[in-house]
Amino acid sequence: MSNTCLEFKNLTLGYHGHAAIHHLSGEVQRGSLTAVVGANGSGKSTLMKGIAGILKPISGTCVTRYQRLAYLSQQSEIDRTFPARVIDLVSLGYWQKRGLLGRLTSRDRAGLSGCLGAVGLTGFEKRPLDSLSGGQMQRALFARTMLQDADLILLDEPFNAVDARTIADLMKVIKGWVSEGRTVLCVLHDHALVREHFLQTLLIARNPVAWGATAEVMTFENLRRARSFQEAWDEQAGWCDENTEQPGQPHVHRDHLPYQHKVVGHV
Ligand SMILES: Nc1ncnc2c1ncn2[C@@H]1O[C@H](COP(=O)(O)OP(=O)(O)OP(=O)(O)O)[C@@H](O)[C@H]1O
Repeated sequence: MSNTCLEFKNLTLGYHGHAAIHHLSGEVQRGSLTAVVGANGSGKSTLMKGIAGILKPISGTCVTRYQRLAYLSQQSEIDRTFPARVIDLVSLGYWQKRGLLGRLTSRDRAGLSGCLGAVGLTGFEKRPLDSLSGGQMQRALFARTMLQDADLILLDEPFNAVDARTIADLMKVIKGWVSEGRTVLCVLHDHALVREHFLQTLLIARNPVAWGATAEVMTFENLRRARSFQEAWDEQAGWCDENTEQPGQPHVHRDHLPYQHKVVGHV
């Protein structure tokens, strides 16, 4: 069986004819832990949505080889005013297994309690979601993700507005997933956290700037390049039209060259 979980082939994703991720090629290995880093608007969430299949490619492909996917979007995209309790949110993790109206077995309930315990939310089962702090809500979302038992896990800025203790606890959960052989991609802004915990990093500024071992990617020069790509981007510029190109000939932009990522290490 191939050890590749995700394969991008000259992938372009975007909205209304504008590319938000451009010319991404490379592979993500099973059981790897990758940080996705870039400035605001550099295309990180767009990439997560493309991998999750929410956004279809404008061109190129994203080949996915996983059984089950768990996608934790940014908290800002989650409606917390919905009248639900922690237990209702977390048990949605069984959705793929039981369906929306399926009854939970006693084993499911034990699994649910175990996951709440693992994220430090024992006793929070009946708390309404709108009464939770940001960190508690994130813990509940991690418990739901745990129940999904996914082999590919996408986390979009899971540590926004979350304190150091919660980050440390949730990092342990992430590392546990990786030690179980699951593949994790995590969008992050905190470079220190990336350097400390993530062996692999993809640095993007709409087009990929660097991808590989974190120590080689998060260099001063690459971060400077990422900033200048981002600053040079013209929001009004149309995205390149693949149809005008010669087959097999990569096109050239004024601000970037197609980037080919080849080597991705293992965790
Ligand atoms: N639904 C949408 N319709 C149109 N443009 C969008 C849409 N979603 C995102 N964009 C644009 O795509 C670009 C990339 O956005 P994206 O959310 O992927 O960036 P990001 O790197 O995740 O940013 P942040 O760090 O701020 O979350 C931005 O210019 C954004 O305005």
